[in-house]
Parts: sequence; structure tokens; C-alpha cells
Amino acid sequence: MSAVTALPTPVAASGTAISPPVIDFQSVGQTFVSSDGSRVEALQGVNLSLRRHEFVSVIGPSGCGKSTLLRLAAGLLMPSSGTVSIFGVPVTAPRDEIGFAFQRPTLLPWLDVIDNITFPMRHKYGRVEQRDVKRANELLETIGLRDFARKRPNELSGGMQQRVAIARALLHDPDILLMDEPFSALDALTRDEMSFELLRIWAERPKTVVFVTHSIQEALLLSDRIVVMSARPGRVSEIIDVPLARPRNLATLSDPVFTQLANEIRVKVFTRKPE
Ligand SMILES: Nc1ncnc2c1ncn2[C@@H]1O[C@H](COP(=O)(O)OP(=O)(O)OP(=O)(O)O)[C@@H](O)[C@H]1O
Repeated sequence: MSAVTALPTPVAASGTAISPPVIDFQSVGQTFVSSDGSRVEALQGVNLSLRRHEFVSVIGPSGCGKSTLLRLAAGLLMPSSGTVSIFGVPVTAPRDEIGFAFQRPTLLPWLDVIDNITFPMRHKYGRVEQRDVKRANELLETIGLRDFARKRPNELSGGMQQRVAIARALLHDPDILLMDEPFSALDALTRDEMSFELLRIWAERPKTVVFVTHSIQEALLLSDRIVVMSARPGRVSEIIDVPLARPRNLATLSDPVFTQLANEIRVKVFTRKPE
């Protein structure tokens, strides 16, 4: 992954430095050419800016380009039009300060838990430093799996495996965490538990998070803002501020504001016609 190129920090008229958005999509379009030669316009004219340490969820119908947005932010894909910038610098390749967690844990079955978490270091540098192992053990403690360090993935439940995958994404304490429906394969109880764990980790070590989900409840519980996308070609239909106080906990789920917002968003998502 490439090193970050520093650009001069813009300065406001008052003389104070203006921080660029952490992630900035400007008029971003993405068209894929399928194997049969047909063109799929996945995203069209997406404008979205994320501030430092903000938790933003993205919801929208299946196929509206949510994963594509994450892949663009991660530098795994270059936009067909427009620009995607990280800290004010256009993205041209995957970058070190980004952690990525996928829908499924994607652990390597022949490695134990610690070796899976530290695998990105081995892959990148050909070796794992003692401090990485220490950090991996701290993360295991955080996610409640201290006693499972030397177990293989097949000895863990699906929820445990997903925690390990999230720990792997957090190993570097990345400034930016991109999460693509990371809890979708989990049962409802584990899902809630994982949401609270993620909130705790985010409060302890703040970072900018983009979280793709189909769950309005999950989006509300976690986010500062919720981006609602239109059906394909995906565009930003609406950005909703979540006014719920933090820290959020079980009581948040029964807060009348939570319930009212969930209903309002449900109506917006389900009554929205393709644009
Ligand atoms: N590499 C690719 N080649 C061709 N088409 C693609 C490619 N990647 C994505 N697409 C298409 O782009 C559109 C958006 O896909 P994407 O995975 O971003 O949607 P999504 O909103 O994340 O969907 P879901 O909610 O179902 O996971 C879809 O129609 C998909 O078929």
C-alpha cells in the first residue's frame, strides 16, 4: 500500500487551518462493463463528505452501489467519473490508514486466531513484530476472546470468527474503518452485542467509520449520520442526522426518538421510487 502524500493544509480567512474532509466523494460515478459486454451504471453523481471521527451508515436497496462506494474509498476501485479523496488527496491506490471488514469473516482456516489477526503484517512485511502480537492480544481482550488466541477458526462460532475479522481490521488502529455489512451473517442477539462492542471500540479509539447495512436499527444505534441511497444507479437521496445522545446502550433501543426515527427512515427507504 502506498504512503500518504501530504498536501499543504488550507487556511481560512481567519487564519485557522481548515481540515479537509476525511473521505470526500465529489460527483462520483461508477459504470461497470459486465462479462457479457453490457454496462451497469452502479453510481451516479455521488457527493458525500465525511468528517473526522464521524460514524456514518449507508443504507439503500440491494444493488444500489453501497459496496462499490466502500471499494472506491478503499482505493480498490477507481471511479469512472468524479473524484474520491482521503484527507484531501485523490485516492489512486489502497492506503495503509484504512481498515476493511467484510460481510463474512474471510479468516485463513490453517492459521490460529492470533496469526489471522496479524496476517496483514506478515503479508505486507514478511514478518510480525512483537508489538503487533501484543496489540492483537489487547484486541482479543477487547472483543472478549482472550482465551481463544491459539484456536483455529473452525473451533469458533460464526460470531466469534467475525469478531476476529474485525480485530484484524483494527490491528493498525486505522484512522478510517470501512465495514461492509459486517454483522449480516450473525444472529440477532450476537448482532446487537457486536454493535455495542463496536461502539465501545470506537469510543476508546475514535476513527472515521463508514458502515454499510440493511438494518435501520443498526444504522440508528451506531451512527452520527445515515446516508440513504436511491435504487441503481445509486445516488445520495438523503442524509439524516441522528440526534440520539451518546454513549448509546440497550436503553437507546427503547428511546421514543429511536422508534420514531426508525419508522420515518423505514418509510423513506421503502416508499422511495427508483430515480
Ligand atoms: N465488478 C463488477 N462488474 C460488473 N458489475 C458490478 C461489479 N461490481 C458491482 N457490480 C454491479 O454494480 C451494482 C452495485 O453493486 P454493489 O455490490 O455496490 O451493490 P450493493 O448496494 O452493495 O448491493 P447489496 O446490498 O446487494 O450488497 C450491482 O448491479 C452489481 O451487479
